[in-house]
Amino acid sequence: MDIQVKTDPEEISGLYRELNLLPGLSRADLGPVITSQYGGKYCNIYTEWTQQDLERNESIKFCRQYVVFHDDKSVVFSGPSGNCTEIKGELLSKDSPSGEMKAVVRECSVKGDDKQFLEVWSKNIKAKSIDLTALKKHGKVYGDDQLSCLFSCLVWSHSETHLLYVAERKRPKAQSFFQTESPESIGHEKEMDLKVEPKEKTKGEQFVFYEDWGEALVGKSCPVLCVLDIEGNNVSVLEGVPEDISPGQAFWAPGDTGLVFVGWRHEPFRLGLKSCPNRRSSLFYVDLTGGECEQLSSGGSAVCSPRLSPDQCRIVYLECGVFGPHMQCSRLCMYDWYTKKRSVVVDVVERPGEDGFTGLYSSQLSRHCWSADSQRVLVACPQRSRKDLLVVDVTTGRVSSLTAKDEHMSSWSLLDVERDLMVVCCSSPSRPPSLSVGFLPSKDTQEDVLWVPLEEAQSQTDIAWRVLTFRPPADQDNRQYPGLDFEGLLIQPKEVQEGLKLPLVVVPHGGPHSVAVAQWLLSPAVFCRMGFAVLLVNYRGSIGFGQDSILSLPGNVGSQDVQDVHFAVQSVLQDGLFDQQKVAVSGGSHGGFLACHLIGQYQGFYRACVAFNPVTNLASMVGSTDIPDCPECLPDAAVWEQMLSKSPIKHVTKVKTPVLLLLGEEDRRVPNQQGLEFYRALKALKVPVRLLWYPGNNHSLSKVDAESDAFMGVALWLVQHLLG
Ligand SMILES: CC(=O)N[C@@H](C)C(=O)N[C@@H](C)C(=O)O
Repeated sequence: MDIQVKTDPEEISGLYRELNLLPGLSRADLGPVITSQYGGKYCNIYTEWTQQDLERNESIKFCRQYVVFHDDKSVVFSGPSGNCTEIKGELLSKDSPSGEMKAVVRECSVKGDDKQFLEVWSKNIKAKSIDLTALKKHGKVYGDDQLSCLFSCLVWSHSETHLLYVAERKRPKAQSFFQTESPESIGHEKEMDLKVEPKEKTKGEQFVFYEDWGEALVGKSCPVLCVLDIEGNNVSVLEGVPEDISPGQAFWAPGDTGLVFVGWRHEPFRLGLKSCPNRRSSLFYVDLTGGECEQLSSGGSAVCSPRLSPDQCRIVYLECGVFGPHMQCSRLCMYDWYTKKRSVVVDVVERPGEDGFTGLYSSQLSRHCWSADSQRVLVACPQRSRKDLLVVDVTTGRVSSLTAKDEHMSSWSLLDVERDLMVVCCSSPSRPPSLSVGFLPSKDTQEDVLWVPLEEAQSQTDIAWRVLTFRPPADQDNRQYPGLDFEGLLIQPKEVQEGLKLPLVVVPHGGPHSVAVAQWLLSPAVFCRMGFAVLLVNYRGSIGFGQDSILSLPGNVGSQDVQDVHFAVQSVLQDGLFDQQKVAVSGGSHGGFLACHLIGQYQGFYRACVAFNPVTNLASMVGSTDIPDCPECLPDAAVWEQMLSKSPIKHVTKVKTPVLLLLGEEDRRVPNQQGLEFYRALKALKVPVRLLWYPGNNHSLSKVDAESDAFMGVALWLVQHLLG
């Protein structure tokens, strides 16, 4: 019997449009507690959401406020306190700790010139608007994009008199040896108050190459810490940070005596930071009076997300190994501000034990993560194929879950916590993101959190999903790391006509040290509504399953991960619910590497293949990616031979499956030459291949027109080759 998959492009784009309307939550900030004249307590929650406006071809940001009445232990009443407002031009914004003021870094165009302003709002007045561009103290301010966890910040001092942010270092004006300066231009510069001293103009430096921090951080090369003295209207660029360090994630030390920050080392050269929290970095303190800089954490590791406790006595931060897998199991470490002692609160979990805790896998703690008593820390992170909200007792190191009993088996993120009131976002493959609040139970109780939703979750009742566990067959067990299992998420239409066998789209994730958690995922949801089943595979090497699983993969890419994905597919097909003749594979980056491998190693099994910015030849990629992680990166024929032998291009002559390639013109992570190399090989072999090329897009192919076009391109490719 033929299946009733939706094949009409208009109907498919209609489904995409419908589900694409569901916004994502990007931020929630709890305001201070206010006591009303009748003694009732309440606080405001400021939230920011993102949504794609397909008509305007723009990703938009809007805010909505909520109010929560409570008695310090439970929520009495909560709800929205107004409608949504679109936010435009705000690069960063932050309320002061007392809630009295708000700081905004705004980008706008003045008489055709792009400018950045630092604004301070007080009550209903814009009290300051400082033209940072005109001041010329530094380059562009680092913004709060998806990579905010890396460098950027906008932080009020405890005294609320100063603001801290990160910007690109001002570069000296470069000049050619052959450029003669006319007296008029010198006069003009003076007039424009450019304040460029002759000695600042360096000759012969015009075309010097500046390393940057790679994919999605293009042009971000030398960040500097900047401080605005609000009263004095004075911006200063902080001295004292070592020259060979890029500072970020900064905050004010207790008593505002100095700044604490993460510093990433430049030597021997900068490597891409996005998705790579394993870059050598340490925690530093720079004293604001003497300018002295002190290293607080060990020198041989990678750290991130330092967070000061409410009693201002301790800092927790995440730490992991340098080099090796890009994402690993982290340690939760603590630095005591007064004794200057460092300790490990939660160590790396090699193999999960009886309690089910699989370790911490996070490159970003929530901005606030401490309990009010400064005794516990909240961490949201993958635990196998779910993102769980964990609470860690910093004295005992004991870890427990606040969300393990969730009947929907959703994935949870912590957006803010203040005086034990938590704001969380939860979602699952059948529930789009929704916002809830709840109080963290006190330390010695076993009580469960009572979560109160702030918005009704719009469940997609026609989508069913489950987590499957796979145990590799004996001949595919890893000798060094034996007995590891892995998982998959199977998402499918809830109602299936009797006797109907669904087509199956297999999706291995990228990374490879990443994970597909049971959260809201737009494309699988639309595919499901179209009538496809989708299998997301967390092969061995995925994060969330223990450090051993991660370590089992390096050296075995192209075999262990490929076999795991294929084994998962065969196991799922055994149930007889899916059509064996209608199986497709789709993946991006390392997921694209796996897709291209699978069609070569299992000739003809997969009837359609989709690869977004795939890695196709490790040997040719090593010289062009922003993450050439091999220690010295010097030519070595034996290493290149190994890389080639583990690459999909090695198997390309066996490929019969039609391939759709989607490439970003500006991808620094997996340069598009990788996809082009595969494309040309397939063309030469006369295998059907189509290439979609997205100018202005990097590795994530996330510009609105690219993402929507890519979705339609993939959907129609699957329809053509699975159902045609
Ligand atoms: C570390 C990293 O970025 N690796 C790429 C090859 C990759 O697979 N990226 C994943 C995370 C992606 O989905 O982009």
